[in-house]
Amino acid sequence: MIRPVVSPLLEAKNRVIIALDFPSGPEADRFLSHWDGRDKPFVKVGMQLFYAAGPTWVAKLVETGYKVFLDLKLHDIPHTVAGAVRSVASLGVDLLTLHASGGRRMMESAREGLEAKGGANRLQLLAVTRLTHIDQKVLNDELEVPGAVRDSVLNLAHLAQLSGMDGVVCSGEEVSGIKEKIDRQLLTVTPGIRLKGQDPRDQKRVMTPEAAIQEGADLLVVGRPITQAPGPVAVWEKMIADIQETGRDDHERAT
Ligand SMILES: O=c1ccn([C@@H]2O[C@H](COP(=O)(O)O)[C@@H](O)[C@H]2O)c(=O)[nH]1
Repeated sequence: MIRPVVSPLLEAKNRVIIALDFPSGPEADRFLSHWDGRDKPFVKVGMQLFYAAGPTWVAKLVETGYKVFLDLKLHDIPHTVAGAVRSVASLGVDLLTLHASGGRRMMESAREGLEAKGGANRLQLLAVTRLTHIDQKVLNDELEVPGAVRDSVLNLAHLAQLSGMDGVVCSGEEVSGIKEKIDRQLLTVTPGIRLKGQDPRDQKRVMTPEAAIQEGADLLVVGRPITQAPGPVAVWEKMIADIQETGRDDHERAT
């Protein structure tokens, strides 16, 4: 059966999440002022900005109407992660990451921590599978994990699904496998996005926005291709227009 999923997160304008990798709150504010008078973009606050600007700055971003993905990549013992999730839930953000490699009990504790805050909380939990700078050689030779990157990502995504996560972070290369083999309803959030011909820099598993959407990615995370562009709003608008053109904006998923 094909069931349309109606979620504000999956409207075209929310499917490009801008990674605000800036060293301070004022620098992030200055960047966001490019959007004055326009729809607010969905933004991601990672470790660099969170450690510099703090939870109060993040809560202010939420209060002023931004959708916020807090990318803290939690990875600790279950009790500590559950406590961290409870603290984050108070900020009103939309998405939070933790590492799937923390294991099933850690992810289940995160879910329990969130439920202890009450069902009305809109926070969705995402498990990071294999970071997008990890390639085949690093996985096998440095991390000493045997097998293909894709299989490792699929295994971690399956563990995340069994542990009650709302979605996973993976590269565009693994999205279709996750949708086909694990669960179409699992939200796939995809960094490692580069425009055609752009230098991937430290990223290894990269894809263009169009290709990632065609693979079935729900949300794209884009940092430097937007934040370091001379005209960031124009790049963001073009990505959204391209997503609308693919015709997947209303996001029908087979169940
Ligand atoms: O596997 C992952 C998980 C998270 N990220 C984050 O996404 C952005 C990507 O930034 P770019 O400048 O577009 O490379 C960044 O904040 C990462 O921390 C990721 O890249 N890969």
